[in-house]
Amino acid sequence: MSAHDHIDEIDRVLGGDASLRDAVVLQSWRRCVTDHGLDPARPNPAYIVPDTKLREHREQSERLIAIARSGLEALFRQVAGQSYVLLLADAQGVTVDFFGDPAFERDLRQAGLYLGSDWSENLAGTCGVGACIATGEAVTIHQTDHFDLTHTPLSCTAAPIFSTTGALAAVLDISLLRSPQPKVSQSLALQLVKTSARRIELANLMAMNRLEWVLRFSTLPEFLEVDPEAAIALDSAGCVIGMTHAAARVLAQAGGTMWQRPDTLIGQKLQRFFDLSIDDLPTLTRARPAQDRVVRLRDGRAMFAHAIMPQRSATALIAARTTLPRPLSALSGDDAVMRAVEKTAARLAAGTMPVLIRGETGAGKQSLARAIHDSRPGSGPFVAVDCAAIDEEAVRAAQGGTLYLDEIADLSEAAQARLVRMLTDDGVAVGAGRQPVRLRLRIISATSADPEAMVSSGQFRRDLFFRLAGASLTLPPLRARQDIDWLIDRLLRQRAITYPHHYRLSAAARMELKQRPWPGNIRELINTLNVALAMTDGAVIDLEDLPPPVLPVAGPVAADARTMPEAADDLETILRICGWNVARAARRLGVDRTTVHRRMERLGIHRPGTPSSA
Ligand SMILES: Nc1ncnc2c1ncn2[C@@H]1O[C@H](COP(=O)(O)OP(=O)(O)OP(=O)(O)O)[C@@H](O)[C@H]1O
Repeated sequence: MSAHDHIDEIDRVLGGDASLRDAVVLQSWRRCVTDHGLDPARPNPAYIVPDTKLREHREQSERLIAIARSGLEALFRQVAGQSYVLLLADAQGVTVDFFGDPAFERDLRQAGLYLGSDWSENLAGTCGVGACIATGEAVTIHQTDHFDLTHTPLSCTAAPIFSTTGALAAVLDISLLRSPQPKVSQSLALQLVKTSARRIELANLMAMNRLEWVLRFSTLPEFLEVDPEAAIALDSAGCVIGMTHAAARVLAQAGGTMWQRPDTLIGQKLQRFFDLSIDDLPTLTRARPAQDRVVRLRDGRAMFAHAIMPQRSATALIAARTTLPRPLSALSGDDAVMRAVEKTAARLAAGTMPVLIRGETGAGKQSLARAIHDSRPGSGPFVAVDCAAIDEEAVRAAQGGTLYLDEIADLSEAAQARLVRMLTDDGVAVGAGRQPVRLRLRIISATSADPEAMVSSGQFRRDLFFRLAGASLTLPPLRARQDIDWLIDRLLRQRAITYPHHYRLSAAARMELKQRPWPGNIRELINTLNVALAMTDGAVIDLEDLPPPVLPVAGPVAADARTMPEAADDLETILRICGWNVARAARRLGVDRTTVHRRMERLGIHRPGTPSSA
């Protein structure tokens, strides 16, 4: 269709001629002329908002972007290789998230299929996003359905995403730069985009109501658990506190005409819509087969239901932990292994028995030692010594308190002998001619090595080992912890003090972090978050802000100097993971400490904060 024909058609239709186009298109054309004062003869190029404005829009939608991300990624995978572009626009029509083939970036930007493009109807004319915002319905605006000639090559299919209280929150759009002529070619795209929007709403409802009852529905029992059609959240009194858009429709229909506006559904009792009360929900959990969980709506229809219990509430979690001293209970979120470690540690904290803490590098051994020490009021000094450089002065400083021996596998033969002497009869003497002082202190030692094997091979003194390992605690590696979400959020909260925002992770970034092997454990997680905070533009840390994982999980590699990293970056990374502790890095690499020192010198690597000798 030529430009002239397009303008002519709009004029004729607005003049009252009949048209085969969808009613939604004709209504939008009318709004473009009468409400927005647009002229089809004057095309406008796609408008991309300035970066500062885009940042504002993204910040306002950050929670939704984070939740929508995984839905968008799944949808993008479904349409991979078919030249579709995905846009997430906010309720004002500004594109706040975008998935497209970078190979066509210039074309996409020019067409407005890009981050920051403004698709509000008053600017862009009839378009997928604009018509979806105006009607609250899913639409396809195909080729010459577009009002503005700039956009007539495009085919755009959009579906609305509603907040849990029924307000339009965003629009999910799937577009093509070039498409087959028949509009029906986009029916599958319309189904896909509606399904994705429904799933994003569901994910949002679930994320916002972890501590509440959620009731999910489906007309087919087979899909109830895997892909429910609708869901509502209920407070403990059985009142509706949130819903997906499909659920708003179900409730409105069940309750009759008086509930047509979704926001009026909020606060209503479950019984108004169902032959059901909050007390019946425990009978609708997974404990019974889906086909037996039939619920009846007030309008006579029946659906299958799945009730999800409130996750253990924060108060219940706190109550379960009040028996633990605060320094210990603060070490973990909801992880059963950590809880067991904390419980044993709490019992040990009261006495003075030596404790050996085992765990991978960065797993929190020193933090646990400190928490044991702090759990005993008036417990004197806490002195941490690096076993690679232990001296009498440090040991003496711990008198009356706790001596923390960091990495006992690093104790030289001479240091092991000295330590045995100190811990048996003589005590410790500092300075020539001084009388030895008998030690009154508690020893907590730590190792990431296998001390029993070192004892067997004669590298570690048996008598010393048994003096240090009175009791033993083993910390799980980060990759095995169930509370990594809690830990990430805690670390981000701690960083909110020094950074301008309260940072959040996008769903994709969080998923990525949860899948990493974390050979450097919590220390590596902290480093990763610090880099991500430095990289991110807004308050949401996204996948691309994360530095790549540093190393695969591995124990100490073969004692072969050829495994030493030859690149400065690699060695520096290992040193960073090991907290710039050369002995630890050497052990990780299976080489001698002097080899690491030599290689650092050759590659010009210096611990941050130490002056370079150059
Ligand atoms: N529960 C926790 N919450 C937040 N940060 C933690 C926690 N446990 C440890 N950390 C932090 O993780 C980092 C590593 O912890 P820590 O030094 O205790 O590990 P480690 O096992 O002693 O390490 P290494 O074996 O390398 O000496 C530190 O910055 C510490 O503050």
